[in-house]
Amino acid sequence: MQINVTSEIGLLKKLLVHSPDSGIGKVIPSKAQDWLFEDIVHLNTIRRKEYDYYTKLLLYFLDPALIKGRLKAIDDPKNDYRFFKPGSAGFHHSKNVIEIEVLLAEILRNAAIRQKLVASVCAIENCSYNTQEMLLTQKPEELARIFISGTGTNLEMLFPPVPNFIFTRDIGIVIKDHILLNKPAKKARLREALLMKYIFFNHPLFKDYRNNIIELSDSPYHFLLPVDADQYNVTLEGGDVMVVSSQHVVIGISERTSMAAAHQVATTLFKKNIVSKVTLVQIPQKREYMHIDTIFTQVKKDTWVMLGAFSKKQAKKEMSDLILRAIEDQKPETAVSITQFRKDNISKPVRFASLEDLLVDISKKDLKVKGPVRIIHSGNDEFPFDLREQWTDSCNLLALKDGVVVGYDRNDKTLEAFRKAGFAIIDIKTLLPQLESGAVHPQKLKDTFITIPSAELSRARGGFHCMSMPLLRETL
Ligand SMILES: NC(=[NH2+])NCCC[C@H](N)C(=O)O
Repeated sequence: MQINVTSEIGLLKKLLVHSPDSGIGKVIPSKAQDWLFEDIVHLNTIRRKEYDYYTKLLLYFLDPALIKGRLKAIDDPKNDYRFFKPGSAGFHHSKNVIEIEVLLAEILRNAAIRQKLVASVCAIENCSYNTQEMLLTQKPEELARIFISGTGTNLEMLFPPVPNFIFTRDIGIVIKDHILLNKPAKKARLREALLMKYIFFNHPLFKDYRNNIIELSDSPYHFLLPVDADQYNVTLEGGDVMVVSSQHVVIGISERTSMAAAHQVATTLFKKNIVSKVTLVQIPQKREYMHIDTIFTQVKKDTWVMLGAFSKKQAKKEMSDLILRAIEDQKPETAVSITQFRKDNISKPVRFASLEDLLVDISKKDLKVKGPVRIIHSGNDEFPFDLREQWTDSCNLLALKDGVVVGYDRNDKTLEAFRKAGFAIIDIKTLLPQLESGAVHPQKLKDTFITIPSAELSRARGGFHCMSMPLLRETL
């Protein structure tokens, strides 16, 4: 299998996903925040009425042979939605829309890996010796299910679920033909990173890339640092890493990704000659902007979506008051600091005054866009819709190809802004029958925003950019 990602928007060919598992249905109110969910969600709705649409859309684009002509049977309740259930015989088993749970079960067939993983999971989850022994007797598929859902064979809760596993973006990231492993900042995501590490190092799919795995190390004497010494701790999550061109990686420094980690990644990327340009984007450490991909993503070579608060303040018409404008520019909640390094001239970094300047620069310099670069704003840049819609992931879009993105249906004003910018908005329920009948061909779609229902998904605080770990995109 080939892995290669050199842009955010090249035709998507392979990705890793994880569909909502039963663990999501076990989150209780008092734990929701610790487990990084904003609320408890209804499992059946998040699956059948939301996430399954995403799976179907991905398959029509990336693996049509598995779905085209079969939609009716797949959707027939008589078939118990087995097509979407990783452990079941009727599962789609796509080689392009790859389910992590399946890969996990596959590596667990090996006894040595099974032992190591059981011991490691039990260590981080504080399991009793008896539980550990019991886990060792489980079949690979069942063990994979238990590792992810936290629930044992008799429905007993053995350890917490990992409800954020659907956000595969954050647990590893492909940079060209390299894999960068993550070091989660939040305890709730530790098990995810552990499982992913074992998959990348052991699954035959990645065997040609074993020497291309980048693991971050803790800073020396990290164990002597006070627990809140954030800037020295090495933590990194994939939502903060964007491969914007074959030579340029953007790294966020955020609530989740530390300065020390960003520094380590930049150094490694230069040392291994992977890219020649790295930009560090430091954003405020706030829950609402946990990763940089919550405030901007790329839509097309010449089009981006972003939260207006991080945009060029000077351009805002309501800022004609000079004093107000100056104050606005200094606001700590939207202050960004952007530093760009070139491998051949590290001592002379370039600074950007605003995020918008950086995005325009990427489009023009890295992607050779000749005409104007369009920035579409969350909530059409109207207060308070800009903030409300950013919270529900208006800026977190996944590009299936240059100009065709998928996002939530609930961000009305953002959708209006896309419409004004010349994009067609089509909801998945309208699109699916057209894809099925052949009236619409995925490769022919242009400048389109595909919407998917999101009432439950958005409570988990991530969009489709977070719900994807691209492994292969066509080179632009
Ligand atoms: N790349 C992203 N923006 N991921 C969003 C992750 C959301 C998840 N609930 C968390 O807080 O970790």
